[in-house]
Amino acid sequence: MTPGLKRTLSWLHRWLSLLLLPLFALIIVTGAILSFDPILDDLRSGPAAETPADAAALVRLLNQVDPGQRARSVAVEAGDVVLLEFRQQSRSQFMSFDLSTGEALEPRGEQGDFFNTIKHLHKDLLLNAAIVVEIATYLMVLVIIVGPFLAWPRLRRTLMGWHVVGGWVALPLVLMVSVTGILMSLHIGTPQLPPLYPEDPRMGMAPAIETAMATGDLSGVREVTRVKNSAAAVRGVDPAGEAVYVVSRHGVIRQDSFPGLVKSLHEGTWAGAWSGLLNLLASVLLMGLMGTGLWSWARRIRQGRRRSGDADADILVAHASQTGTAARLADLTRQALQAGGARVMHASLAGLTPVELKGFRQVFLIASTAGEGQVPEQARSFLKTLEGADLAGCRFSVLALGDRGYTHFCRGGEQLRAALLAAGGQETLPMVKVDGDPAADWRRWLDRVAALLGIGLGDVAAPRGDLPVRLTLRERRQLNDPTDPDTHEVWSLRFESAAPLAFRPGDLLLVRPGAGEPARPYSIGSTPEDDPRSILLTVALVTHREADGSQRLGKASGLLCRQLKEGDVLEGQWRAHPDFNPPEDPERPMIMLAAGCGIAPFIGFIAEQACRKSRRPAWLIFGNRKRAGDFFHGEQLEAWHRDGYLHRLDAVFSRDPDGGGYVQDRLHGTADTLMDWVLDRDAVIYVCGNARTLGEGVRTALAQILAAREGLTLDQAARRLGEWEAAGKLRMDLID
Ligand SMILES: Cc1cc2nc3c(=O)[nH]c(=O)nc-3n(C[C@H](O)[C@H](O)[C@H](O)COP(=O)(O)O)c2cc1C
Repeated sequence: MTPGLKRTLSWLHRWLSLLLLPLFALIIVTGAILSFDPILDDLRSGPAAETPADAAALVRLLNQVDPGQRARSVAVEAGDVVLLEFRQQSRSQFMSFDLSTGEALEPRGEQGDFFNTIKHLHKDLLLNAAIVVEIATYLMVLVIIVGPFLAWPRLRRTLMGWHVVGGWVALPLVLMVSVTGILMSLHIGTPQLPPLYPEDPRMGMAPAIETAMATGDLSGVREVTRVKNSAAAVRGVDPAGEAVYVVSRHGVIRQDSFPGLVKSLHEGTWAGAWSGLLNLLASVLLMGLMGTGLWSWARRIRQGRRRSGDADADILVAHASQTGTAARLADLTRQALQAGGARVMHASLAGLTPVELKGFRQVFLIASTAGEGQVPEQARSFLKTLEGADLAGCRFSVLALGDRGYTHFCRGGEQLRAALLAAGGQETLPMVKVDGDPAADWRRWLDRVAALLGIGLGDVAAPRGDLPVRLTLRERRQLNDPTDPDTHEVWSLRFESAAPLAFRPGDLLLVRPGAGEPARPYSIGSTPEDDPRSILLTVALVTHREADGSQRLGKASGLLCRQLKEGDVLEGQWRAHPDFNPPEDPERPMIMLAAGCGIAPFIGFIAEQACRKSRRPAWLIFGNRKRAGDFFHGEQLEAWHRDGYLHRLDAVFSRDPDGGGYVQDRLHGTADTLMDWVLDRDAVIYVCGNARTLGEGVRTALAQILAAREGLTLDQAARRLGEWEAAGKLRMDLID
C-alpha cells in the first residue's frame, strides 16, 4: 500500500470514528441491549416440538382460547404445549395452553415496552430518523473495514496492541451485525411478502393457518408470527416437506424456508440464546474498539500538548535552550509574571509554529547560543519555518544568552531576532545580551518586561546558577582500542568531589580550560545514589587540523584526556540539566539513543536504575564503529542487561561487517516495537551524540517511522516531534 493511501485510510478511520462517536455509541449500546431479547426469549420458551402440531387441532385451540384473534405469535413446544403472545398497548403477555385439552398452563410472564423503545432508538433514534442510522451504519462499516488495512495483528500488551488484535479478531462478528443492518435497511434478504394494503385489518393466527391448509395442504404447524400487522408467516410441514406460508388477505406465498436469514443474523435469533450472546459479544467488542481507539488517540494528543501556564494566556514566554539555562529562566519568568497578575504560557520553540506567536499580545523569547554561533538544536526547525512566515503585528522581545569566550557572541538570539523582524514582527524592548551567568541581567530584564506589561512583581525567585565544584581526578581509563586507528580516542574519567553533591545523572560538569576561555559542558554519567562524591565523565579527545597540517588538541578535552594526571585537582562548575535527567515518573519507560561518547549520561541513567533496583523498562541503542575497538562501557552495559536493569540493549557498529549499521538503521529495524514503547507506553526518548550525524539521522528516522505508523506526512510527523520535544517526550543533548 502506498503511504499516501495508508494516510488517507488512517485519516478516515480516525476522524469518522471520532466525529460519529456519539451516534456509533448509541447504535452499539442499544444493539447490545437488544441482544438480550433473544436471550430472554429463549429463557422464557420451552424446548421446540420435534414434530409439528396438527394444523386442524391448533386452529381449534386458537379459536377456543383466542376467539378475538388477538394473538401476535404462536409457538409449538415439546409436550403439546402452545405458547401465545398477546400485545396490550406496548406490553407483551405470554400464555401457554395444552394442545390436546385446551387447558391454560402457567402464564410465562410479561415483557414491557422497554425493548420496543430501545428498538426504535436503535432503528430511528426515536425521531423517525432511520436514514441517519442508515448512513451512520454505512460509515461504521467503512471504519471497520479500513481498520485491518492499517496494521497487522501482533500480540502486544499495549492499548493499541489490544485495539489492533481486537479489531482483527472481531472483524467477522462486527461485520456480520453491521452489514446485516445495512441489508435490512435496503430490504435485501428479508422475506418476500404477498400484496398488503395499509387499510387491511389485522391478520389472525387461526385464519392464517386455515388459508395455508387450504392453499397448500399444510398439515402440521411449528410457529406462526404476524408480519406487518396484516399478514402472517406460518411455518410447518406440507406434503412437500418443511415450508413457510406467508399469508395476507390478497395472496399466499409459499417458501421452502423462511428467508429471514439477514434479519435473524442481525437480531441474533437464528440460534436462540446463543446467537443473542454472540450479538452481545459483537457489541461489547465494538465498544471496546471504540474505547481503546479513543483513549489512545487522546493520550497521543496529551503527549504532545504539555505546556505550562494559563490556558487563556495572552503572554507567551518561549525558550530556545541547549543545556537548560534558558528553559529554566523562561519558567521563572512565567512564574514571576503570573505572580504579578498576568496570564502567561511558557513553551519551548520546538513545539511552536510561527503563526501561533501571533495569538499572543506579547512574546518574550529567551534564547541561548550553541555550537559555533548557532541557535540551539531544538529551535532550528522553528527558525527555518520563520522564513517566509508573516508575523506582522507580532510584538516580541529577546533575551539572548551567550558567552563572550566564543567567537559569535549571542549569535543564536541575534538570528532569531533578525528572522522575527524580517517576518514583520515588532520589537517592543531592545534585545539584551547576557555574558556567562545570566542571573543579574535576567532580573533587570524582567523588571523592564514587567514595566512594559504594566504589572508589579512581588518576590522573584533567584535562578539557580552553576555551582562551583572542586574535583580530584582518581582514575582515567582509555575506552577505545589505541591500536585501532579507525576508532576515536575516548576516555573514562572518575573524579572525586571534596563535598558530597546532590546531582542527577545527565547533569553537566562545566570545564573551563583557562581564564577567559569558554566553559565546555560534559555530561555526568554517575549517580549520587551510588556515591555522592563520584563524578564520571566519558570524554572524546577533540582534534583540529591547522592550516599548516599540524594537529591541535581541543582545549578542554585535551586538558581532561591528556594533561590532567591522577590526583590533580580540577575546578569546575556543576550545572543542573533537568531536561536531560531520567524521567521523574519512576515507572515511565525510557529509550536511550547514543552514538560514540554520547553514551556518557546514559551510564549514569542505568547506574541509577541498578542502585534503585528499578525495573523501569529501559532500552539503549548504542552505535559506534567497531565492537572490538569502541564498544564503550560494553561489559558494564551487558552486565546491567543480564541483571535486568537494562531491558533491551542494541549495539550497532558501522564498520563491522554485519555490524547493524547506524543507530537510525536500528530504529527502522525495530520500528514497530519502538512505536509501541513511544506511543502506547509513553516512553521518553533521549538522544545524545553528534548533532549533525546522530541528531539529524535520528530525527529523520523518527519522522519517517512516525509518519508510516500514524499515517502522517513527513512534515506533520516532524511537527509532532517538535511537540514531543516541547513536552519533554523527546529530549536531545547534542554536540555540534
Ligand atoms: C557547546 C557550546 C557552544 C556554545 N557556543 C556559543 C557561541 O557560539 N556563542 C555564544 O555567545 N555562546 C555560546 N555558548 C554559551 C551558551 O550560549 C551559554 O552558556 C548559555 O547560557 C547556555 O544556555 P542554555 O543552557 O539554555 O543552552 C555555547 C555553549 C556551549 C555549551
